[in-house]
Amino acid sequence: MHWTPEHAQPLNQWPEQHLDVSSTTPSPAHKLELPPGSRQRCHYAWAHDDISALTASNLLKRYAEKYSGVLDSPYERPALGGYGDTSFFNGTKGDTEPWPGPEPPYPLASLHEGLPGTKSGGGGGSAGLGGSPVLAGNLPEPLYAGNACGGPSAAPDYAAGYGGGYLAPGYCAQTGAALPPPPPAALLQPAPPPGYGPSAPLYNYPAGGYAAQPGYGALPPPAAPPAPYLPSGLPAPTPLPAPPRPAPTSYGFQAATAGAEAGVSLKRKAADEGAEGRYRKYVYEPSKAPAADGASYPAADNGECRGNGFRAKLPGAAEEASSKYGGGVPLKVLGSPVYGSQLEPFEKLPERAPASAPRGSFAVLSGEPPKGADAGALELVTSKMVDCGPPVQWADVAGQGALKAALEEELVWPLLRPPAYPGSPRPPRTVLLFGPRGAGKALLGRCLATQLGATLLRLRGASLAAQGAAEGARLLQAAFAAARSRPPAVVLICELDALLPARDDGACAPGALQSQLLACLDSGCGARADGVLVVGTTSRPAALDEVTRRRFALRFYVALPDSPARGQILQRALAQQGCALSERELSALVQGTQGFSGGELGQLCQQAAAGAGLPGLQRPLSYKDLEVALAKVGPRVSPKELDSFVEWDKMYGSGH
Ligand SMILES: Nc1ncnc2c1ncn2[C@@H]1O[C@H](COP(=O)(O)OP(=O)(O)OP(=O)(O)O)[C@@H](O)[C@H]1O
Ligand SMILES: [Mg+2]
Repeated sequence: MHWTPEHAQPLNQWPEQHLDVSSTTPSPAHKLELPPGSRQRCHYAWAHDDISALTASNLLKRYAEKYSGVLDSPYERPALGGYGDTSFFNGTKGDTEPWPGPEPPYPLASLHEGLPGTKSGGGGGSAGLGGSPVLAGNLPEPLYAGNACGGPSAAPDYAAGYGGGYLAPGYCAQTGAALPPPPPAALLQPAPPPGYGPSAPLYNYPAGGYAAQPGYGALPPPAAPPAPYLPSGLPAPTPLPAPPRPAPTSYGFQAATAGAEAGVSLKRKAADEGAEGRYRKYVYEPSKAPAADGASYPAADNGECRGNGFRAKLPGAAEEASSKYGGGVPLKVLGSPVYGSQLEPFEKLPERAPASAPRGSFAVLSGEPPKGADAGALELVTSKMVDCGPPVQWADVAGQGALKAALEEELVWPLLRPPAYPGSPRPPRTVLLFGPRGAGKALLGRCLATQLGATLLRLRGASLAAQGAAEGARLLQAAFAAARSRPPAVVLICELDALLPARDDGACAPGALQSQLLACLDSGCGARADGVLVVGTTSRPAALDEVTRRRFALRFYVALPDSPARGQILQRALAQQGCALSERELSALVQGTQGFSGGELGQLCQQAAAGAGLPGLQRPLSYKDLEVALAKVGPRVSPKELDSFVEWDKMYGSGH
């Protein structure tokens, strides 16, 4: 087969055709092609599309070099196992096991070797910038004059507009006979605009430079074209007017594409939460007051953009809370309600305020009486299971920075944000938090409810199991029915493993409770139940069978608090007791409580107070009291168990 320019052109232009480096906003199609490892982050391509001019030029250079190298070097196929988890579009995530089978590298020889007349050796091929069809056009002519062929290549025969840069030097070994005669230059190069000389290139720059592109505001305008580009004696073309910048209207996808700059600033605003910076909110802070409406927590941000059935905070709720419980109020120990019905501040499910903004599918479901649920069980659920505890902000959870960021990015944002385009993947609606007892799993579940502005229904696996399978299943069903009828709602199921039949008994068939749980997960988080998020927690993840495990689209490890987090938890708990340790004492205590969970740290402080006879004794707790308590309260989880959590996380966790 003889080589013709028709063959060469597609090969050489391939990078240009397949790598649109001029656009930094991926199309929906591109988003879907992202490797599954990027998971839900593919929803946020818009949040990363603002790149600086330097980054853009570096990218351009990098890809130009990379794709020009494709022509010379054998293609190394990325290992499939290199990709992360399988996708969990539509709310279900596959297993994380790597794909079986070896990965034979593709033994592709250099493309040049397969072409007749290929010249091997130094200077041949398209390696380096000279071979890059993207950059070649920017290189000075002399670079091409003496190429590997040692003589004038075919390129100079073609018009400058056809571009020697599009022909790799390796191809010029074709004999003249094999090549068709080059088309006349007039056909390849469009006629220059009137008044422009024959030496003018294809691209003419406006005298004033291009108007600043939206999204690249910091870039200086391109330098005025050099003299040869403008024929002397001609008036310079009128500079292009700057495109109108749309006023910021929403955080929507459209804003990001239509007016990049407006979109970018809004995106930043959404991510940074004003001037404080995005991660400011993860700093441990005093707990806040309950929301005005009791059952539903105020959402964490002011965004009005709500989709997927979750809503913004009620107007004024946060303001009221912060003004009422501002700086002067003493710190209060934030804790999950103690398990046991007698201590939990249960209240009847209050009437929810009507949604001020349209909520998509929520609007249809909201207020509908639950169907198919037992009236008595519903009464029980609404009176016993609705958690009316104080709202929990990200800052109320000490440490766990990476986990909090992952929860926010992969769960909260997708749920709050309307779908980017019709047919967008559904955000996950099930998350499993696993880790040692007292590590803060339930606390994080409550925090999620706060962030989503959702009603929190809190169930405890062990309590349901204690009611008997039939009664437990009835309650479970009623809880999900209540959640569906009062969206947005978070169903927090603690001690999830208690709902499953004990594996030690050799049971492999799901019990009545587990069957009900699976059915509820399917109906409660299915395609028609948009406003319900299920948070399962367990300290025995290995007890979950595969069927149950797979129902949870996200699985996050909640580790024990590290030293700084322990210090924060201790400080807050001790402040509640009126105890202020010196820095040295606190750091000694932090060292002495290695392996303690947040719950155990709370117990330690309570034990110290009890040992000192407080609160009857009117003196603050001292370091000595804490030392005495340390002899009685210790970490319950063993290093071996911690290892098993890490192992399980590696196998089935979503990572963060
Ligand atoms: N990171 C943390 N920051 C602040 N408080 C914490 C943290 N972790 C745990 N706590 C406190 O420890 C106590 C126990 O937390 P929580 O009930 O969330 O633990 P858990 O992981 O759900 O435990 P279990 O497995 O026993 O259900 C709560 O009072 C909680 O506020
Ligand atoms: Mg818990």
